[in-house]
Amino acid sequence: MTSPTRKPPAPVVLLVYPITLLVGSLFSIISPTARASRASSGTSPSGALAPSLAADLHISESPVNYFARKNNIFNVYFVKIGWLWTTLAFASLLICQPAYRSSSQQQTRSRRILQAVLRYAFATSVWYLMTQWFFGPAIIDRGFVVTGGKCEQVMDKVENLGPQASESPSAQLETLFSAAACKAAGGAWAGGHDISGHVFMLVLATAFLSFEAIGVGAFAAPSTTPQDKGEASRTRKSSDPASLSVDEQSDSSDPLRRLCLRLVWGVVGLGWWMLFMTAIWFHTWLEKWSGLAVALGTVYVLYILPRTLAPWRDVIGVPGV
Ligand SMILES: CCCCCCCC/C=C\CCCCCCCC(=O)SCCNC(=O)CCNC(=O)[C@H](O)C(C)(C)COP(=O)(O)O
Ligand SMILES: Nc1ncnc2c1ncn2[C@@H]1O[C@H](COP(=O)(O)O)[C@@H](OP(=O)(O)O)[C@H]1O
Repeated sequence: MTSPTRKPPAPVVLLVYPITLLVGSLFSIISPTARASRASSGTSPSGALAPSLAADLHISESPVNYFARKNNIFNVYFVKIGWLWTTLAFASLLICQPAYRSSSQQQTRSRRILQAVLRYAFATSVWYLMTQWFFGPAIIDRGFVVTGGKCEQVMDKVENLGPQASESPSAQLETLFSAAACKAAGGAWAGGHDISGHVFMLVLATAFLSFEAIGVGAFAAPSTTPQDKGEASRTRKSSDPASLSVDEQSDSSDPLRRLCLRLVWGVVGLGWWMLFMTAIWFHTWLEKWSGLAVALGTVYVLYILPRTLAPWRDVIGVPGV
């Protein structure tokens, strides 16, 4: 098996996420604009430390800063369909990168592709269960209800309507237990711990794409040190004839490869920026940190744990190896 010429990223790179949240949250306290926004939305700075109505009340309609609006173009067309962008960027890696496209033996290539798809399926399943569906409302919504949250105005309505309500009981339950249905029914999703779906998804998506892109890039990178060059030429003389093509095919002048990498790093860059905006303009500290913790836990299982746990590594693989 051909091994990567560079090491995979050290876990310490993940510190970029808590640092982003910390800087964003501090900025939201220090900046006069952000403080004014909080004041006008009825949330005191101290409120930022405790579960509150923050996500619903925050400045969505008062455009103090463009990125503080929920309907800003990047939120609507990028974050709100963020997993679609993640899927496209990941697919482009599979299609364009030599590690998956043209290198090595057929068997090695098939294994790499299968394991990459498995990592994607794992990340997608966690995203899906956390934010979209968990045998009914998503885990984030269930967590919110369990911690005392409810759909406030709609609760009153349902209680008043009683048995003559036009909606089916299951539709009423959906309204009461899911954030999206609550907001669509004109209610306020308030009172519990509302893990930030934005923080969770943006951290998971950007870390997933970064580890995948750096992994396949490391595999394909031309050697730089004399020692590496010696290794590389030995590899070329090795018994794996197909590995000959790796460095040739990984030529950084390959326009398709560069285009795909630009898409991936574009999604990662914009994802990081939107994470920073969420850290400044939305949610309480605790809600941001819990979104971060769930995402980093998933990243740990996907990319850090396989480095020390061989049986798991055999199943899920390591990008580009
Ligand atoms: C033990 C049982 C296991 C069952 C496992 C089921 C797992 C199912 C796995 C996959 C399901 C198929 C999904 C495939 C998706 C592939 C293509 C796409 O990505 S289409 C999706 C496009 N939609 C999005 O990207 C939505 C992204 N947005 C969000 O998740 C949310 O808006 C938010 C979290 C960013 C914010 O939440 P909000 O409440 O503030 O809107
Ligand atoms: N960076 C960002 N830009 C715009 N809106 C954001 C945002 N981060 C969070 N929000 C909004 O804040 C609310 C809570 O987000 P979340 O729980 O996913 O972190 C959501 O409102 P809506 O649900 O009304 O769209 C979401 O759209």
